[in-house]
Amino acid sequence: MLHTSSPPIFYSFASGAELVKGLAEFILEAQKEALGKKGRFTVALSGGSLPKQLAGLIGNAGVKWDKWHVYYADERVVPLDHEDSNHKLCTDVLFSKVNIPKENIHPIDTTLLEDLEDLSDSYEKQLIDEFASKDSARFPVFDLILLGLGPDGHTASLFPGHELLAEADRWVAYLDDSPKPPLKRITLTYPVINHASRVAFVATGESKQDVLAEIMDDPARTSLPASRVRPTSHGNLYWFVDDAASAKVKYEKSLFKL
Ligand SMILES: O=C(O)[C@H](O)[C@@H](O)[C@H](O)[C@H](O)COP(=O)(O)O
Repeated sequence: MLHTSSPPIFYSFASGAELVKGLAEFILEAQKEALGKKGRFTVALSGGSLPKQLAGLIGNAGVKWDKWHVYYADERVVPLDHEDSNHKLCTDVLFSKVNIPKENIHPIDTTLLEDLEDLSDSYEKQLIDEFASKDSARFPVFDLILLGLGPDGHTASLFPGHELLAEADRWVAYLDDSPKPPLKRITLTYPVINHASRVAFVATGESKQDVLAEIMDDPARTSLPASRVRPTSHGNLYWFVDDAASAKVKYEKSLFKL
């Protein structure tokens, strides 16, 4: 199929504080568009440093937390109070500081930690409950998916060379051989990520320089997992990075304005 998505929009910020502010404004714009269309805002979050980059939403009166429906782009298969849990991380740095109804946050079902297939099926079922009755599309259409970038080019729990990169059917998949601990994880698949209305990567720091330059400047040759995030024609891809991460990138930087 001919791929007709728009080119990625690449924002590089001089400081972490500017990035946090710009990202919050961008998220508010995505929220506004989603609420205007359907009165709810569906978001998938990642772990790593990403939840901290959402600090600009805390205390921000524009955020309609009661309209947010939050899922995880990937999750480690651990109890929700475990140090490795992305849900715990997001709760500690964000949800505990804002007025989001608990039922609007969708963690994994920890009664199923021993059976990865049941666990990922049950997460997929949560997505079906959220999306299937509203969208006739084959895949859910998140309003916004926020992703991190590993120094190895992984994103969500889609790792270089892993068989899950070829998953074309399932919405949620599991792995028990993650190259980065912990071994057991579930992840949204490419078809889901690429059907979102907006996908935004957030990447900061020097350790991302080489991988970011490869993804942005050599898209035809790279096969890194993050480079395979290419929203379909109705979606857009954004990069929010700092100047330390983008130092080697030649791709055109957009001026941040909404
Ligand atoms: O599940 C994981 O092992 C991490 O959460 C990982 O996927 C992380 O999100 C990226 O490596 C980006 O990390 P930083 O945002 O901290 O650079």
